[in-house]
Amino acid sequence: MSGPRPVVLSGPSGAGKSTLMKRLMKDHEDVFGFSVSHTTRNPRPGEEDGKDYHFTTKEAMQEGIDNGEYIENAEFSGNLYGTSKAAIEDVQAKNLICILDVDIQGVKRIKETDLNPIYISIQPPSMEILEKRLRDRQTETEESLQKRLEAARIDMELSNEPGVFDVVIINDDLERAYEELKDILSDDIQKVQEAKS
Ligand SMILES: Nc1ncnc2c1ncn2[C@@H]1O[C@H](COP(=O)(O)OP(=O)(O)OP(=O)(O)O)[C@@H](O)[C@H]1O
Ligand SMILES: Nc1nc2c(ncn2[C@@H]2O[C@H](COP(=O)(O)O)[C@@H](O)[C@H]2O)c(=O)[nH]1
Repeated sequence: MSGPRPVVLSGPSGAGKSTLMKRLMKDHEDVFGFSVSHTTRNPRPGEEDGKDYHFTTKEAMQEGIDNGEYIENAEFSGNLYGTSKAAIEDVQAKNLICILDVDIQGVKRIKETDLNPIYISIQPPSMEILEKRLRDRQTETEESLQKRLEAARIDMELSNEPGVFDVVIINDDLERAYEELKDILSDDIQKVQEAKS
């Protein structure tokens, strides 16, 4: 795969990946492109098909997986999620830094490919704060919330293993976490901006 080095953002559901990523993309127009994943979960209010996700069915997604259309896929909280090869190629064709938002299973699978991204884990300051953020977001049923908290416990353990992530950012204060993320990517951002000027 070619173009600027991709960025994988991972970490528990509710840790703040989308919040940080959306801000990064808004502040750096024409630098980043989001790898739009496929999922079988239902859209949340405000989510757009083709922009936030490609919302699909289990059957259609399984067919794509069987046909080798995905670089990785995983089951998370009872739904399928996956990164298609096309999603990454779309971004790389524009010479943008491709950002992938995937769970820890996705991280492990991407490590088996030749994508060679920077791996960044976004972690919450504590389980209690994570639970509060997820509850306040009002996107989950009690059942899906509990599944996400269980997955979060596993994620928080695995992300501390040496060598899994290049950087772990604790998203306590949003401003500080955002500055840290920007700093980590500043050389890559500059390279893309220079190539475009
Ligand atoms: N530093 C922070 N302080 C307080 N609230 C935050 C902070 N960062 C994010 N939030 C809030 O926490 C909630 C979860 O954030 P977000 O949706 O970005 O998480 P996520 O990691 O992308 O979750 P998912 O993996 O489920 O998509 C949102 O309501 C967001 O506004
Ligand atoms: N392995 C993959 N994980 C993905 C992908 N797209 C998103 N995700 C992860 O799923 C959970 C839940 O997301 P949500 O939007 O339902 O809250 C979260 O951890 C994401 O990082 C993917 O393509 N592959």
